[in-house]
Amino acid sequence: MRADAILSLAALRQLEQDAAAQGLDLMAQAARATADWVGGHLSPGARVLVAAGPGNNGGDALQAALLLHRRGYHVDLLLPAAPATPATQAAMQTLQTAGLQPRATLAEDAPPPDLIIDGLFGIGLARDFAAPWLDTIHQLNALAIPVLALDTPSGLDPYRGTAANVAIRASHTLTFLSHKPGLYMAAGADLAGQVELAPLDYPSELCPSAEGELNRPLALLPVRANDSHKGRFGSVLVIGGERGMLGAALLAGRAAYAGGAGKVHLATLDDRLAVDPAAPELMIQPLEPSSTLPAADAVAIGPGLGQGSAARHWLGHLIGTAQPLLLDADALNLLAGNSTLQQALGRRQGATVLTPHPAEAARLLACSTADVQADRLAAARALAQRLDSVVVLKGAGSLIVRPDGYYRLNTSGGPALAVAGQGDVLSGLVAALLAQGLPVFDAAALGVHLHGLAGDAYTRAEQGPIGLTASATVPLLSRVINLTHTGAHG
Ligand SMILES: NC(=O)C1=CN([C@@H]2O[C@H](COP(=O)(O)OP(=O)(O)OC[C@H]3O[C@@H](n4cnc5c(N)ncnc54)[C@H](OP(=O)(O)O)[C@@H]3O)[C@@H](O)[C@H]2O)[C@@H](O)CC1
Ligand SMILES: Nc1ncnc2c1ncn2[C@@H]1O[C@H](COP(=O)(O)OP(=O)(O)O)[C@@H](O)[C@H]1O
Ligand SMILES: [K+]
Repeated sequence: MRADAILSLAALRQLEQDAAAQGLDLMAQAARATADWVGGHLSPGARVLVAAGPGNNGGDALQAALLLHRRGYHVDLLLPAAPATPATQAAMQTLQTAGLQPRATLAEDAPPPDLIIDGLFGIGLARDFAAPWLDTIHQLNALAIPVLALDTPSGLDPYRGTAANVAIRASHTLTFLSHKPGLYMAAGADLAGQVELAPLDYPSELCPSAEGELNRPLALLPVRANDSHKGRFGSVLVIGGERGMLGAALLAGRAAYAGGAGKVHLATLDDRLAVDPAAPELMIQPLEPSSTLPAADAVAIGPGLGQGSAARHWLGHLIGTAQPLLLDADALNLLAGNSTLQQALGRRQGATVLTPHPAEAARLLACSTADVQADRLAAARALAQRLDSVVVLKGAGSLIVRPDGYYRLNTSGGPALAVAGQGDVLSGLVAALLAQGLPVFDAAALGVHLHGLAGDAYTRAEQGPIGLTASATVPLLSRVINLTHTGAHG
């Protein structure tokens, strides 16, 4: 299996069963990986508090506790409830034989540990917490000590990224067998800390097919020949820029140049700007009912578009063409209220990518933003299938989803990007990659990845995420593209 693959929960459960049927002890492997992780971070003699739950997540933790005890760590055991699975019960008996006695509650006078291992609950979490778990998790979080969560922070749904009524806040998560999307998105982006995968060993014929993968695209743009000219790199047309929202179209246009497009045209509903003084290479024309649109290899419609009748007209027109097309912002809002446009989009021949943020996705799905965030993958898949388009559901842990449901989960970027205009920048960048001939899923995935890298570059350079503007992101895009742009000669 590819290292970045994501197995569905059902596939993971099946793999667990098939491995058990072959006599493989995956729990012992998970425990060894845990003890090895601790060995890589703390020396023997360090104090480790191992918190174990009633199920197999607790089993992982208890077996790891035994290994750590044998390797010379000072292990304290917290076991708020009796072990419920045979593996967990067996592990507890062995620990007691080795002289380790568990406590049901945290001792107030206990010396503070160097590390907490959270083996309370994993993929079997089934409901909100009541006593004693509620208090235990609050108390563990209050210790403010580094936490290694096993498989997932207890209380976090590792597939949806939603938290129960309380959840462990981990500094690190060691997840088993396969990556899990909820560790990177929604609440998971803050609860899981640094995530590492322990893939564990099992025969390759047991490996189920992946439902998606982490979005870590290799360089996909060809290296540019010395004998290049602008016609090789495609032209982008951005449509938007209603009165008061011209900036959105300008940002998309500038980002399209930063993304490597050879030529960028803007057709704007506000006719008052003939030139962008900060980017005079943008070719700007007003959009009138009789306008002939400039030829383009990819079109982005939506940034600052508004929802008037002219906007609706041009959206309908473009959906009827076969050009690679990106719909963002008000193009998505217009689509949400218009089933004729939606049906036309479903029948479209050309490549289409939609880039909704959660509120725009909610309008398209006629549900609430909270509903979208409660199951981001299901929402993005429903849209991609219904509208036969690649969908980028933006926000922490952006999802790039194909109509058949396969997805990439983005892990770059962060709160530096949570500022007005970043969606416009992303639109222009993805349009530039489409115009350079990348297939639509690759263009969307690479654009999201690079946009995130630009945010990360800012956060590193400024030692924090505050203050990045959308326009200041544009030059960072060129830098990260040139850094990753090492593909074959084209
Ligand atoms: N997949 C694999 O191949 C591998 C899996 N491995 C490990 O196993 C983990 C999955 O183990 P698991 O299935 O036993 O589930 P787990 O997360 O321990 O919880 C279930 C227990 O919790 C209980 N319970 C649930 N919610 C509750 C609540 N709110 N409040 C209170 N109780 C609650 C539930 O009881 P019930 O709902 O029946 O009352 C049950 O007793 C997985 O994350 C990984 O760490 C590894 O060994 C490597 C191989
Ligand atoms: N916390 C975050 N982590 C990662 N990416 C983020 C975060 N917040 C915002 N972004 C990214 O920034 C962009 C914001 O887009 P959008 O909400 O459409 O902004 P606007 O409408 O102001 O242009 C998206 O690409 C989104 O994924
Ligand atoms: K856990």
